Amino acid sequence: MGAGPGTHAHDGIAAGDGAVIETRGLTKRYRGGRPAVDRLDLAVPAGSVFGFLGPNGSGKTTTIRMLLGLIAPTAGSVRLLGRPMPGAGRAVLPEVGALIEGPALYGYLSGRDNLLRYDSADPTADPRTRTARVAAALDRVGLAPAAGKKARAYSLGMKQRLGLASALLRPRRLLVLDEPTNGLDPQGMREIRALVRELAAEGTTVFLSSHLLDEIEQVCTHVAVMTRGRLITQGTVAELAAGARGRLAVTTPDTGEAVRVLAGHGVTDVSVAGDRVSGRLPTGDMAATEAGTAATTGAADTEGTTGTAGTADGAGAAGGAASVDPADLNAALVRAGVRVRAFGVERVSLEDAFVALTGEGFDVAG
Ligand SMILES: Nc1ncnc2c1ncn2[C@@H]1O[C@H](COP(=O)(O)OP(=O)(O)OP(=O)(O)O)[C@@H](O)[C@H]1O
Repeated sequence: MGAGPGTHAHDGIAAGDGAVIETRGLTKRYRGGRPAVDRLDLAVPAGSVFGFLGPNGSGKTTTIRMLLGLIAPTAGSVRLLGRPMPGAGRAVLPEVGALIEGPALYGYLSGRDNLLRYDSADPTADPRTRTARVAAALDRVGLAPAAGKKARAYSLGMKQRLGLASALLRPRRLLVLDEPTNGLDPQGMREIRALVRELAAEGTTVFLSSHLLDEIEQVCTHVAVMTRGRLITQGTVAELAAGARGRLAVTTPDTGEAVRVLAGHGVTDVSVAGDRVSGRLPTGDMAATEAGTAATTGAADTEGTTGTAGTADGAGAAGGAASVDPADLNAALVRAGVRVRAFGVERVSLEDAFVALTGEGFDVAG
């Protein structure tokens, strides 16, 4: 969608089938309270840029800590790169780069020395290539010119990039990034997002948490949506948007008749502005209400304004209103003598999809 990486196959989420991260019934209950993470079934396909979306406090960080074996689940299981965690941590974690809750940095050391020190603490890292790998990682995140500066003089964005560099000291199969753009200015956000796209294009699976819908829309191929510890849905970004109702726009000199025909075919919220009639397409309810079933929808084209609406098979499986093929609406308009100058279905934003899914607003500005 939009600037999202379109080169990735829209592979659905088949649990266990090439999943780089897989959780079953993953639950964390801190002392006393309701579960911070509640029976989470997550399946992150290899090669995806997987957005883990949810408002603050929805359980994202807690989940990530369990994925990496940093805290023990109350119940359920985690497989990382196909191996059980935390048991296989020693074998698996060297292939996983992680950035959680801001990197731990030594302010009195330079950026370069921080990375040298970090790498030295890794018994599986090759000391002979250390200097070169550190230089490459600094270069990668654009910190080479500031490599000799003390870390305490770094801006927040530079610290964040240094943290990313530490995750990039060796090739990784998986990167786990907890709110990687949190606290950054727009330029810093753009840089991190560009880097994520670049890494993904090289074949690294990226799992990143965010409370920013537009961020997920810009960089992710897949998304899982969390609220209050529960997973609401997961699937490709396109599928999620396709499950929400699209808006239809018809340009015609015969607006009155067009309104009548469209309303008669189930289009709701019809409005007229000049020679443009728009309204909400009737589609099935959201594709999925339970984890994992979003992937049952077929490929859906929601790009641009002229594509057909995502009338994917199974989209109406959850019940609710029947979906309508926009082609039939166009035919009905023409049959009724409405002269159609332009006819299109606007793409649905992830925000629309989220609101449709949860019935809640979402603080897109963070
Ligand atoms: N160590 C802890 N002890 C007790 N409760 C905790 C602890 N860590 C998190 N929680 C609670 O668990 C819930 C989920 O928090 P978590 O940090 O996982 O959410 P999040 O989605 O990552 O949000 P944020 O972006 O604000 O970190 C919250 O209600 C939080 O208060």
